[in-house]
Amino acid sequence: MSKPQIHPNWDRPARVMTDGFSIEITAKDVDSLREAAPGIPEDHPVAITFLPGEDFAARIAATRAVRELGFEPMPHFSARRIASAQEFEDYLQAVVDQADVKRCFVIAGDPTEAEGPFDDSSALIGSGAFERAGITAIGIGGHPEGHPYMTEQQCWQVLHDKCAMIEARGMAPLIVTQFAFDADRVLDWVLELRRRGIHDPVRLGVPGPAGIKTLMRFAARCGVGASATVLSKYGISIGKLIGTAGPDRLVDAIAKGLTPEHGPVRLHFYPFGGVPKTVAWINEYARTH
Ligand SMILES: NC(=O)C1=CN([C@@H]2O[C@H](COP(=O)(O)OP(=O)(O)OC[C@H]3O[C@@H](n4cnc5c(N)ncnc54)[C@H](O)[C@@H]3O)[C@@H](O)[C@H]2O)C=CC1
Ligand SMILES: Nc1nc(=O)c2c([nH]1)NC[C@@H]1CN(c3ccc(C(=O)N[C@@H](CCC(=O)O)C(=O)O)cc3)CN21
Repeated sequence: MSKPQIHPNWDRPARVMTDGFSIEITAKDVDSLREAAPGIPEDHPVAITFLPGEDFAARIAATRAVRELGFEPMPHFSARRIASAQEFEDYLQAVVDQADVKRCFVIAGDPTEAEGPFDDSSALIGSGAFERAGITAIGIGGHPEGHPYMTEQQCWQVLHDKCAMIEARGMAPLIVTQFAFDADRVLDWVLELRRRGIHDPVRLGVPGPAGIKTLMRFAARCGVGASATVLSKYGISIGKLIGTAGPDRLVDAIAKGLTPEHGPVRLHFYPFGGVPKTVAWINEYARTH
């Protein structure tokens, strides 16, 4: 059985590190996605987050907009934030029916207790709902900086089990990592992943250009390392926390550090400073590299 396609360009080596990128939007970002759309090549994956305070109608509308603009929608499903099996399957069916969704991304989510019957990502995958709905690829989270509630060994085991489970259900696994500021940390993690026999495609999470205060706020909220040493590698000086910072050095370091041993790798952008700014940055990077 041939593996379902993850991305039209995935088999072709990237000419520049940003080639074949994906990006994510929140349900509130439809207008800014529309504004940025001319700068995003067709078919590129656009993920739609599953945040508290959004409603399903807004998430569905955003997913529909991604498809209508010519991109590949990838809605997120946050296991711990889903109230019931009915709610899960209704949302899944709606995005399949209305936006021809083929790929989904599953993540536990930050609540310390599940709001419904799904305690973790595996519970969503194991329900069988995705393949029944015709989904061909499932994204899962990778955590190069570890997890607050799991040992390193457990992290690898969980990742391995989720990939195996997705594949056993006839779908293609894709790993999307938490954003990070430290290229070495992330590249070492990918090598370890390969050493452990996981050869599925990986998208490395990269923050888009944003105000430094905004970046720090998201780092704190998401448990992402932002020590003075790491920030200085990224190009942020601890003595000067005003202004904005882009991922130029991070992406350069990833591009420079990647080897054939890292296997298939692309970037995934978290546009904390807005979708148009991130897309402009990506196009400028591609133009100058
Ligand atoms: N704040 C931080 O430092 C970080 C937090 N996380 C959180 O961990 C979650 C991991 O998601 P997946 O990779 O999809 O894991 P997963 O859904 O495959 O779950 C793996 C294991 O971790 C447990 N777990 C997951 N989220 C938890 C939470 N919020 N509190 C207590 N235990 C939890 C699950 O019950 C399960 O045993 C993310 O949704 C994120 O909320 C992950 C990395 C860093
Ligand atoms: N552990 C963890 N939890 C998350 O929720 C999470 C991650 N990691 N990693 C990155 C993604 C991206 N996420 C987000 C979350 C919020 C907005 C956002 O735009 N929120 C507000 C603005 C809040 C602010 O600026 O502080 C909004 O208007 O919705 C965007 C991406 C959440 N994500």
